[in-house]
Amino acid sequence: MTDSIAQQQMLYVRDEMSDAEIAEQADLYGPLTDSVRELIELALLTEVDGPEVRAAQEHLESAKQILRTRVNPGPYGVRWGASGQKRAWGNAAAGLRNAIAPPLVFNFDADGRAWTDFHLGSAYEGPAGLTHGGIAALVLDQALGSAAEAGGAPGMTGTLNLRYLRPTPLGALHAEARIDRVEGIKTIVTGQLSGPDGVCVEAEGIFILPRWARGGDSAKVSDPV
Ligand SMILES: CCCCCCCCCCCCCC(=O)SCCNC(=O)CCNC(=O)[C@H](O)C(C)(C)COP(=O)(O)OP(=O)(O)OC[C@H]1O[C@@H](n2cnc3c(N)ncnc32)[C@H](O)[C@@H]1OP(=O)(O)O
Repeated sequence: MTDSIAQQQMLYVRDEMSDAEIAEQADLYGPLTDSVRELIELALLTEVDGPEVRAAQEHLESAKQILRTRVNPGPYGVRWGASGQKRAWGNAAAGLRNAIAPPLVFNFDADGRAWTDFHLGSAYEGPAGLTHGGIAALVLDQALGSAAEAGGAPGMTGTLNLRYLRPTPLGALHAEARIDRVEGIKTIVTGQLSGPDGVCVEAEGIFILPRWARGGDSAKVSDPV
């Protein structure tokens, strides 16, 4: 096993936090993430003048000073509480504590389906007024990976094929994914990203349980390490 894989595995942690403690943390840090996300959009779109920009920036410096008094060296990793509740709060596509993540809240079912209704603002723009293609890929990668995990056949993205059928607007969007089939350690998942006028991007992915996570009969592994 290489050092980098060993280090990666150490970021999968069972920390025995109770569900109540997890809810308390979500209530504390979730709104902070939402504020920072809103700040990103405001920094992009504000048209106030120089003195106001400088005053706002000074406030931000004070906020950063408070937050930096105690900091996890990072990355956040993936953590499980005492009841098995998972927190991938650093995830760049859907982490509750990651303000660069689009505001995605997934629904799952155990048949291997994941779906989310969400809103993308101006911070996710690619072509003028449209969603960036890389953001569409990010959302679909997460949706497909989450469906594989929900169906008890998790894996790392091995291959992700995308077909951009029509431009994806900003605003109200829907992403969904479902397991098509499981072939041993490989889970084949399909999905779509849709806007008000229909499907914008279709995806098919192969998710592979990595070598380091395989036990005896890896096809039966239902939980990431
Ligand atoms: C528990 C794991 C994590 C769970 C995370 C849940 C998160 C939820 C949501 C997260 C969502 C976001 C998720 C993310 O962002 S995941 C981040 C993005 N993905 C990566 O970084 C993956 C990097 N690659 C690897 O780690 C390895 O190459 C993998 C794990 C993919 C395979 O390396 P491994 O050493 O294990 O493979 P093997 O050589 O024993 O081959 C085994 C079989 O697989 C076939 N094959 C190999 N490579 C590919 C390929 N690229 N496409 C298609 N097929 C491939 C191969 O032919 C063979 O098939 P067969 O000959 O037996 O038929």
